Amino acid sequence: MRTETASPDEVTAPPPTDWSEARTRVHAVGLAAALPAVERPLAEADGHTLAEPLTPRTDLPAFPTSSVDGWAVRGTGPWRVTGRVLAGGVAAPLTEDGTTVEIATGAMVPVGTSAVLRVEESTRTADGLVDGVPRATPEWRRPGEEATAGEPLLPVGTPVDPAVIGLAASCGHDNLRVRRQPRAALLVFGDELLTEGPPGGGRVRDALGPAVPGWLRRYGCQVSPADVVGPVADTLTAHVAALRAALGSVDLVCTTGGTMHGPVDHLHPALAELGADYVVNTVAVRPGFPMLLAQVVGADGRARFVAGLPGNPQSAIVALVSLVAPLLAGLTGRPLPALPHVTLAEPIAGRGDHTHLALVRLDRVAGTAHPVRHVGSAMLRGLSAADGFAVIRPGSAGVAGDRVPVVPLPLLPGERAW
Ligand SMILES: Nc1nc2c(c(=O)[nH]1)N[C@H]1C(S)=C(S)[C@@H](COP(=O)(O)OP(=O)(O)OC[C@H]3O[C@@H](n4cnc5c(N)ncnc54)[C@H](O)[C@@H]3O)O[C@H]1N2
Ligand code: MOO
Repeated sequence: MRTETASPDEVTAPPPTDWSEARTRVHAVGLAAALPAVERPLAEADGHTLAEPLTPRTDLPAFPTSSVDGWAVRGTGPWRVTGRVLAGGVAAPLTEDGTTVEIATGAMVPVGTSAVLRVEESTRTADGLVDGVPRATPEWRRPGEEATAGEPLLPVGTPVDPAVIGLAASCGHDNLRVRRQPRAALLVFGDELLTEGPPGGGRVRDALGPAVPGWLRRYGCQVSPADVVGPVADTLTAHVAALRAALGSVDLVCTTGGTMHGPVDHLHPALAELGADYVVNTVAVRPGFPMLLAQVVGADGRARFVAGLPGNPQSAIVALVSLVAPLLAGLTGRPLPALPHVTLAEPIAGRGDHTHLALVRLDRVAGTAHPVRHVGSAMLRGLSAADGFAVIRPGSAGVAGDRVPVVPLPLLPGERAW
């Protein structure tokens, strides 16, 4: 891994990192700093990541289980009824041929059962015996049919979703060992930013303070309202103080603006003052080029991260999907997200030796990507109509019909469903 210490005059900057390499490097650095494993009750485990493989505590099912309502019979019929077993009960063995117990779906099949006869396929003789022909295929689930005790079912790094939680419960777990969820703060830089009312008179609305926490939460981060701070005054002292305070309580501090070297761009000098090391300092991608990721090792020896998102609002989101998403995957012990591929419906220009991340709308039925309009780096209109960014590799242009990777926005089901 290449790291350099921030220097106050970074105007002669190092060469930008290739976009794909930046993703891979940031993910690897995140994995190396993976958050500690903690126990969470199942009811609180949604959205976490497994820190140990999921294994059943018993065979699944744990006992032979009837899959129908009917009769557990022994030997050939007709059968004399000796009792009944319901789901949740412990069945007494069937010890004599020609006997049966009434059995409910989900009930334990008694030892000695030779077949289970469905109730609707059974008849009663005049003297009260049960008669019928059991199906040839077993009507009960064998122990271990789904899984055997201790069998690894899901690996470390699996995101915990309701399906995983349900499986864990059926495996007999009360708690799951998961990675602690990352905590993030957001510092908004820029004296020109208004936090209410219409823009004008040289000032624009802060569009990132209200939006970035929602994106971070969709990536599985915890962001408390108190950790969204800004606009932070455009002085080096205020930047250093804000960064220091935030780094004291979270794993990742995202900043917006001030990544360049303008008269009031203080991020690089502030990182130098904090003794931060760059993981990535500028990326060969358009838009979003001045994005950065730096790490600061705390007194406890644990790395905390600063993601510098450029001030241009769309560029800030490019930095989120390019650097912050892989970092968070690493910190939670998840693999680097694989990029799905789609077919371009229309041409998309290349950006020379930079990767071009171009906002696209996906047609999920056709599997095609359509460029959206209003995609200037200072604009957010295109983003609000897009599903993600098509990746146009350096030195290439997108031609209609090309298969290209897409970096999805972390949208929830139902969003963009119009
Ligand atoms: N001499 C050069 N100047 C710039 C270059 C360059 O290569 N050479 N690159 C441009 C690119 S690309 C970007 S991206 C921006 C990044 O600049 P900063 O990260 O330092 O951001 P600022 O200067 O603070 O702001 C840029 C722009 O974005 C607006 N902004 C900032 N924060 C917000 C916010 N929270 N909500 C809405 N809009 C925001 C700000 O008002 C500026 O218009 O640098 C270029 N310059
Ligand atoms: O990289 Mo800037 O982000 O092109 O606007």
